Amino acid sequence: MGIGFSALCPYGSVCFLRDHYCSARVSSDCCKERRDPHMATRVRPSSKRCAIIGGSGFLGRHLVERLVDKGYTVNVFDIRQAYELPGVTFHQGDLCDRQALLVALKEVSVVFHCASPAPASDDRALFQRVNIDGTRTVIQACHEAGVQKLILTSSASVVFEGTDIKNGREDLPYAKKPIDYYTETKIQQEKLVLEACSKDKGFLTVAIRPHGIFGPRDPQLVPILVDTARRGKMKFIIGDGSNLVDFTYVENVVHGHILAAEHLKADSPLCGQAYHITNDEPVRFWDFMSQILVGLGYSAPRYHLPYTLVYGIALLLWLIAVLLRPLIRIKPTFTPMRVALAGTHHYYSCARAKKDMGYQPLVPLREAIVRTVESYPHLRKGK
Ligand SMILES: NC(=O)C1=CN([C@@H]2O[C@H](COP(=O)(O)OP(=O)(O)OC[C@H]3O[C@@H](n4cnc5c(N)ncnc54)[C@H](OP(=O)(O)O)[C@@H]3O)[C@@H](O)[C@H]2O)C=CC1
Ligand SMILES: CC(C)=CCC[C@@H](C)[C@H]1CC[C@H]2C3=C(CC[C@]12C)[C@@]1(C)CCC(=O)C[C@@H]1CC3
Repeated sequence: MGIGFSALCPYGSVCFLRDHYCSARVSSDCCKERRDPHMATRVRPSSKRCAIIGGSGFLGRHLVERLVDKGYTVNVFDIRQAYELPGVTFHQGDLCDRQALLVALKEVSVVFHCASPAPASDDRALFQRVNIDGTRTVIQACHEAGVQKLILTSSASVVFEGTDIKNGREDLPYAKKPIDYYTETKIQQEKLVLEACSKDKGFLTVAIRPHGIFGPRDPQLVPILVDTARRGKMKFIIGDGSNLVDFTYVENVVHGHILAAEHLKADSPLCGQAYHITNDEPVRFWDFMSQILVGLGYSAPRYHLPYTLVYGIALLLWLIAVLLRPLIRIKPTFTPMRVALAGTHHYYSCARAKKDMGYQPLVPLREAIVRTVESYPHLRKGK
């Protein structure tokens, strides 16, 4: 077996021959022979060398910061470099470029893949190229670089078709009619990663399915909400306002990813599986939106509109936008997808993550909302 290749330890842990370190039982015979006792104390174990693809993004950056705190050596691979952090090496490039990826994956044993084009984009070719073809390239580069674990950020929406999901488990079938093209490619991406899991090849994979990530520096949820409020369009509640949804604080999502990486072993149930990671506190969609709005000094929506009416109007506006596209580009606020997200139940059980990796959310929803509101002083009313 060559240098840089992993072997499965008979105790079920993964041995990293590259620097003679056993991630779990350092006393096992198989590891003892290969381990240099001096190196083990001086050199950071290879299981703590990771790369975050998409590490400049919202979730990716929070993940990077936590991994650095935990003593990991971190390489970031992203199409842009958004910040600098001591202990982090940045590699700028497109994940569809295998050669560029290989440089960032050198000597790395764990890869987190949390890059994607923004869901709001309507560029289908880009989703296909990055989320599907690019993920194939990521898997191939992991094989070539001798990476042992790949943790994908998928999405709970891979099972959502725009109708109610209550306490949905991971064994729900993938959506036959996903809510948008972004989600369609997230389904393909998740399948590719989970199918690539191979104990024989020493390449283990797992998918994390978060839902409604929010927190400091999120470029989507709070900014879209405030923008809608500032344009006077946040007066209405779609439906009776009782629909429950999961919103997940970014630090809890990060915690789920790291637990997954640390529990992913050849003899663990995580191999090739998907896991919901939520705050485990489903909340009324409109209560959550109202708490953020009121926290930032805006009024909460008050007037109710029937769900089917709003959905119908959104569908009509979307059709008009599609028909007019050759002449003019219109981006309606109320897309059918947004109306479905705002007007239906969609919350998920994270019992599987609790059982298999001991997951518990670290930050409760109330505290998460306070921290989030405080982190956007520039979006307060009047600023
Ligand atoms: N935010 C949410 O509520 C949820 C997110 N997810 C998933 O979590 C992951 C992270 O999401 P989030 O942090 O919100 O997204 P962000 O857009 O903030 O982060 C994604 C990062 O990936 C980069 N990127 C895009 N294309 C490429 C490429 N071809 N090569 C290298 N880097 C690229 C982006 O750069 P650039 O910005 O320049 O495009 C960005 O820095 C995604 O996979 C998303 O699907 C799942 C469920 C919910
Ligand atoms: C739970 C989940 C998957 C959240 C993802 C975030 C976004 C899809 C939401 C962030 C702000 C939301 C929002 C609306 C829809 C869903 C969001 C875009 C509305 C457009 C719904 C209709 C309205 O009345 C206005 C809302 C503004 C905020």
